[in-house]
Amino acid sequence: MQNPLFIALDFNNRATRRNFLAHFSDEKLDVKVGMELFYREGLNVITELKEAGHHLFLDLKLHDIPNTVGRTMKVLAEMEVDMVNVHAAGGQKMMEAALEGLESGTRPGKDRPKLIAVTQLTSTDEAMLRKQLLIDKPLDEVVVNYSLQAQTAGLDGVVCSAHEVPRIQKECGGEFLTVTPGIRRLTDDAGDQARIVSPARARELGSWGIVVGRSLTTAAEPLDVYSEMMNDWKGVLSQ
Ligand SMILES: O=C(O)c1cc(=O)[nH]c(=O)n1[C@@H]1O[C@H](COP(=O)(O)O)[C@@H](O)[C@H]1O
Repeated sequence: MQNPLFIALDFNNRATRRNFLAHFSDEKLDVKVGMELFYREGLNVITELKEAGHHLFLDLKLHDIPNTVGRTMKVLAEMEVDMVNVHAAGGQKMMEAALEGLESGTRPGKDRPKLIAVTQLTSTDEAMLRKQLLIDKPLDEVVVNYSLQAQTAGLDGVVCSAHEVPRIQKECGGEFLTVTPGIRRLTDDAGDQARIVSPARARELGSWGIVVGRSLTTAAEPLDVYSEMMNDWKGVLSQ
């Protein structure tokens, strides 16, 4: 995967998910399966998407005691997806256990799925951080702190908003992966996202990969919007 634009397949049933993907014909995509679709379809959706040749980010955001997360990661590794994630708020020991579990479940000769940690959700803003989570530090400082902990635990990168990418790269280096949801075209509704940018702005800020959900999943012509956002992400000038 190189600078992926992950399509968040946030659907609640197989038929809708298949109808959506039919717009893309045989194109090999970078797709994200989150809780909604995985809890509905289970292993079947993983098998089907892999057989179709898509790269797969299984976004289950594990957050539990280290033993539970480690054991669960072993199971996820056996699904042979490309990327999985945890919540950094679970702590460094939990992240280390996640990595160990993932390594122990990776079959010989296969690549270990990349492991990234969610720092602060892109739906969180600084007011929520202060008032609800009782964290007084600036949001980008909190995100950088989580990123450093994830890096120390041996993870491949983090999920954050594109706004925080320059600071994370400064502290963790350019090789550390930054996957950034909260992506919108200028004309799109932000919905529940608090920290949003356009694909082009995410590129300028240095995001390694972006995640796009509703801009595509609710579009009448998903392929057209995908092409537009992909061009924006890759920096292709519009005619
Ligand atoms: O881990 C994620 O993918 C994630 C982390 C985060 O901080 N914010 C976030 O929006 N996401 C996911 O990214 C997708 C964003 O969807 P849209 O807001 O519809 O583009 C959803 O599937 C979210 O679950």
